Amino acid sequence: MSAGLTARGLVRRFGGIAAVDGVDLAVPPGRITALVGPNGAGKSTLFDCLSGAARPDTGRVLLAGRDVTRLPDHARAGLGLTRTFQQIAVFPGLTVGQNVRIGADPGRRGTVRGLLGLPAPGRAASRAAADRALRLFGLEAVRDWPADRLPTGALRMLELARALAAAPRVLLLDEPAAGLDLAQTERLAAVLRALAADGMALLLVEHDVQLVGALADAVYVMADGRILARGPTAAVLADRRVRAAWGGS
Ligand SMILES: Nc1ncnc2c1ncn2[C@@H]1O[C@H](COP(=O)(O)OP(=O)(O)OP(=O)(O)O)[C@@H](O)[C@H]1O
Repeated sequence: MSAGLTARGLVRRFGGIAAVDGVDLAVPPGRITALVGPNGAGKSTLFDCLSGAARPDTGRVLLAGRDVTRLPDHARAGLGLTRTFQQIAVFPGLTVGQNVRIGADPGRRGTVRGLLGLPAPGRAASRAAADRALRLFGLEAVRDWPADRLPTGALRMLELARALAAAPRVLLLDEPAAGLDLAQTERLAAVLRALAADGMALLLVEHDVQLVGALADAVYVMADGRILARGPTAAVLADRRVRAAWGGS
């Protein structure tokens, strides 16, 4: 049984277009894996298939060796899979702290655990997870602010903190550095490295080639729905063909 997240032969079509066209991918624990490629390559659609927001037409998604292909996103979340989105969405009437607590809320995560007979994490554990996430992303000073008053970079940090508060085993990050300044990007990189060192499986879609080079252990390059290249980061990024297809900044 393989830990982390695995995709086998995923296909997702929109009309005549195969946005994801036979993708095999492994997101192992303790590693940072990057998914790169030009606009329209199919990265977000692949993320949707992995997270459960979309069903693949064919292929399978395995979470810690278990077939979750037919489980919806909230059920996969209950099994330890969390994702963030390119478009940041916060609950506007709530504070920063309340938004992060929602990520840690056992009520939102308990359903599948309950079905499987696993104990739901207690409120105290959830609060501790939320506090830790706020601290990691430097949001303690603004925890009582209305979330919708945060500037873009801090909003992105909030979304990451909320994802982390769910204590996922697998974390999918869709352009996590978009809108971050240099200091925030460095903070993000340090947190992601620490999470991987702690055993989490991380997959990120990222356009910033320098960040991918500094952060990722392995890279998948996607174009026209297919995986064009894969392998250790240095080898993949050194491939001129890859850089040309990627168009990364
Ligand atoms: N809901 C949809 N209906 C029809 N076509 C779609 C839909 N979602 C995506 N597509 C098409 O699928 C292809 C892949 O899109 P996708 O958004 O997954 O790419 P991407 O690599 O994430 O791009 P970007 O980097 O711009 O976010 C594109 O041709 C897109 O137009």
